[in-house]
Amino acid sequence: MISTVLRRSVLGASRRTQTLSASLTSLNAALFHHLAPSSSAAATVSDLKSGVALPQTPNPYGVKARDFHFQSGPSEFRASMASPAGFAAQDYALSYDGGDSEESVGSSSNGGDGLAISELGISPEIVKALSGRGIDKLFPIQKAVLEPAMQGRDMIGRARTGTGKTLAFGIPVIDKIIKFNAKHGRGKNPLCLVLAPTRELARQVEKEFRESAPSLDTICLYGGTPIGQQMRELNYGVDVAVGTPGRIIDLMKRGALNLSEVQFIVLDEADQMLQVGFAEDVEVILQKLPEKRQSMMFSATMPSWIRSLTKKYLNNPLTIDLVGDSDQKLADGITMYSISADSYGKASIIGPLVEAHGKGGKCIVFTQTKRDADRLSYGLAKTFKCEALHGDISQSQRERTLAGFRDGNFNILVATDVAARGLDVPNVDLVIHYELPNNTETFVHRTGRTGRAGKKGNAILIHGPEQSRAVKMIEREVGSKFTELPSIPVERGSGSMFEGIGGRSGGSYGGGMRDRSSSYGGRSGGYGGGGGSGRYGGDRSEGSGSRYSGGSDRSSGYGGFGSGGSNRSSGGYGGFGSDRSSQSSGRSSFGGFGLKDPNSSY
Ligand SMILES: Nc1ncnc2c1ncn2[C@@H]1O[C@H](COP(=O)(O)OP(=O)(O)OP(=O)(O)O)[C@@H](O)[C@H]1O
Repeated sequence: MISTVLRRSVLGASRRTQTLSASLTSLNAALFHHLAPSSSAAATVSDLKSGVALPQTPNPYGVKARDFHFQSGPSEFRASMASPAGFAAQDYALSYDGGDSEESVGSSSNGGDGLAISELGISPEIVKALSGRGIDKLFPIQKAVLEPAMQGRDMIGRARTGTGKTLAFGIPVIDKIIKFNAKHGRGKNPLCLVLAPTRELARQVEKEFRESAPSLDTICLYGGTPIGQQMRELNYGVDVAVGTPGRIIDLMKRGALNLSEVQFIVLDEADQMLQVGFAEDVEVILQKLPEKRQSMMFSATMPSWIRSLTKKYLNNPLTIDLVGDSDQKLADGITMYSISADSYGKASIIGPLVEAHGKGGKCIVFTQTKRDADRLSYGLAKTFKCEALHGDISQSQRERTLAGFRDGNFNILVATDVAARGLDVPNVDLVIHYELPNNTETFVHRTGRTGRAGKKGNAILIHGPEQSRAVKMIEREVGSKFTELPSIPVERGSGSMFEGIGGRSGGSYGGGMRDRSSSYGGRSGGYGGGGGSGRYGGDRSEGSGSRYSGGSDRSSGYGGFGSGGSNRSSGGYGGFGSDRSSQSSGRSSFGGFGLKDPNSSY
């Protein structure tokens, strides 16, 4: 066994040297040719930090696909320990000259047309799979990440919503794994681990990997589903594991998930990990990984936890920030509207807004609480095809709901912030913020469910008549202006589509839609659901820092996500996707701006 590994290592090392040279030549010729069309490919190659002039070769990837495993099976495992020489993360590694950690790639890289993926020298399998999905050119973040990722650099990436961050890390990782497997055979333990803060995001990332590299075995590990099946699948062997930290730790504890061969770790939406209470779990997992690995982290913000994580677990990371100091935080193509409505009337204006601005396409309405999501969707369902999505809905139903929304079986999704981050549903034309979100980050992520992959979209923010200061603050912080829509008259005292939905009487819009915190005053417990036990004001410096003042925030700066302490079971993030197996502390709480019911936020 040892001699096999050694033999493979020696052979692999010499073959790798040839392939490495050729691969880099091709990749960099393509990249540099694109970035600096006037310079010759030979000159650009010698510009590389390696200082090594590499020979020019046409597409070097005559990788033989016959060794790939299409069917999992224990008998075909590669040696259980990847030998040091067989390290996929290094297959392309130039001897980088050790640029300091301040090194960064900024928004200047964010221009121009995409690179043709077929010219990059990546595995034909990936080119074909992507092309089948209409993906033929790299988006800017993908272009910026590709070369350093191929070189094995650790990195921190940031780009606007819907701009293709998943494939930015996905393409280099799967390309390296395909080539590694071609040389070393298939293995049982995952070579790549991707951590995501919610189940839905984990599923989406796993799907993106699967669809981009059909020959790889991928698995999605998350709670709310039977663990036995995941254990069996792991036992067959996987190349890429994507999951939420809680379930991953659970599987590690049961001895079903072995991370000793992980060569690539990716933290997607890293800052949200902190917000949903995964900070400790993430660190536990990072500590279990082999030291020799490539780590990539994508994070919209850099709270101090992320900075310390970076210091502790990333090696000389390159920062690729395509947002930077740019004022404009939303993707191009998103038009923002605002509309004033009082708390009695706002439920009734959703229908007219959808009809006027939804273009008959898909629409997501974001509410702060699960209760509001239920009530609003119940009311809207009388007129529209509509469903709710939040953390109190069973995992299987959530999956059916999302699939139905994707497939167009219904076109209005009423969701809590669980759908705010990362979810990629094509052709969402309209996002409606049923009330002001907790902070600007959340506004940006919610809004970013539309206008994805270069498409156009509309976002409408419903605000109270007294919230104009908060609206201005959002404008300032996202760098775009709202166009104020004329208010839609709502007849008080008449019956409405929400009548009878809610438990509270009074108010012409059905009691249930009444919003006692009409000045977003953050009176917790307003909608029941176990409110009031959240941790208020904890560690506010960790949050996005943005909080809209004004209004009557009676909850004294409480953390919008603050379902801290021991009451997580009553709501908060607990339900949706945050299948934590252990309690964690140090969670961020956004200050601010009044959730009515902190324990119902997801
Ligand atoms: N190069 C490309 N060409 C065309 N479409 C692409 C390309 N890259 C990604 N996409 C598509 O763009 C959409 C958005 O990508 P993705 O979900 O990775 O964005 P994101 O930056 O992670 O967004 P968010 O910040 O909201 O999580 C997806 O549907 C994806 O398939």
